[in-house]
Amino acid sequence: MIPFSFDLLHQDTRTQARRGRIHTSRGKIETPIFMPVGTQATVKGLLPEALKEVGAQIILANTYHLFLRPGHQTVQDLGGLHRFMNWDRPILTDSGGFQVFSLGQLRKISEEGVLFQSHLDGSTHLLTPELATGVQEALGADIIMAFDECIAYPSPRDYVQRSTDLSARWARRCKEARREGDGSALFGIVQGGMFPDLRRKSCEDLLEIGFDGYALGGLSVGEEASVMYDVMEATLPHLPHDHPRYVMGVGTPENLIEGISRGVDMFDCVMPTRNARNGVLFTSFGRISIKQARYARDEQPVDPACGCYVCRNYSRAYLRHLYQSGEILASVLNTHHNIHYYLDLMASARSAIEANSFVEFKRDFYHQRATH
Ligand SMILES: Cc1cccc2c(=O)nc(N)[nH]c12
Ligand SMILES: [Zn+2]
Repeated sequence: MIPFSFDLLHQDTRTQARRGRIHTSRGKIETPIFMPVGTQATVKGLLPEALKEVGAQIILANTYHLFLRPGHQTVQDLGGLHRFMNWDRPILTDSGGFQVFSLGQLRKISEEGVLFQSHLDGSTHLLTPELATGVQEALGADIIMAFDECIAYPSPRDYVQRSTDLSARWARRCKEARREGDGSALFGIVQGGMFPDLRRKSCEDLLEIGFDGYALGGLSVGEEASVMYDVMEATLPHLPHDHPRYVMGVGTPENLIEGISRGVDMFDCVMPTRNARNGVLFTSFGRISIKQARYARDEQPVDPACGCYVCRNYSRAYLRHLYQSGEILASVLNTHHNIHYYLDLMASARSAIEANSFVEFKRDFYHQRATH
């Protein structure tokens, strides 16, 4: 069993961008990395083979959803999540807190945990740090997340302070609830809203407990991008350089480039998959909405600069036809291209950091968008 570890391979000399490598018992993860979201044990529309073809090194699954359906015990009894979904590379699971707030019928937050009603059948459940940890270990995830409250934005300072302190107590309970030697890693989640001093306090509290990696939570909750970047700048310097930094739920391609330049290693977001199903495709020159009439007879690929299977074999006209016709293949091909775009952007960023040319990479990234 290879224990979890992180190697900092190269620090850019002109920005905070860094090139790293995470070692897990199921394989290495080259950072900076984007993690496709596979909420219910599938990245919607993509076969595991397609995920590997586009370069996915790690995917996300979700405690809240899998706890409610099919149930973590069922998944464990069937050999765990990797066997269940035929994915033999690393999996990261979120702890469920965020999804209770965004999906479940929240009933009550207490020191003990969160009482909520299932969005599926209205059944009542109490999700605690201990249960959230146990569910993730039962699923067999390689990286598991502490149970936290993702604070809504905006929130009054005293609420942010009380909630952040509660999440720190919950984080300690998660670490204490850990099963010995199961080879997975536990990440703490920094809260603190948009208050730099509360963010710093949250970092200090989590560092005292000690985690394998540190996530920034409470972002991509409706704040302006400039506010998100300010919070990154106020928080990242207080996290150890020799541990991975993960910003949860972020973001657009621009957000990823800006996050990398501030020292972020890991990202996840439903943007490429959800937008694909709505016909919005990411390209090196910005986004295109494939349903627009202008593409009806356009025989070009989505992005002439993209080397993915979709761009090598299908025209915009065909993708527009599939979308307009409500065909299943529309979601499959659009998702394939969007995930390839995100992962290829990360691979290019990693190469630029290695070559100490991330500043030029970032400049070209924006230039391509401005001149199209
Ligand atoms: C998925 C996600 C997005 C955005 C924020 C958060 C957060 O604060 N905490 C958790 N556990 N997950 C989050
Ligand atoms: Zn493509």
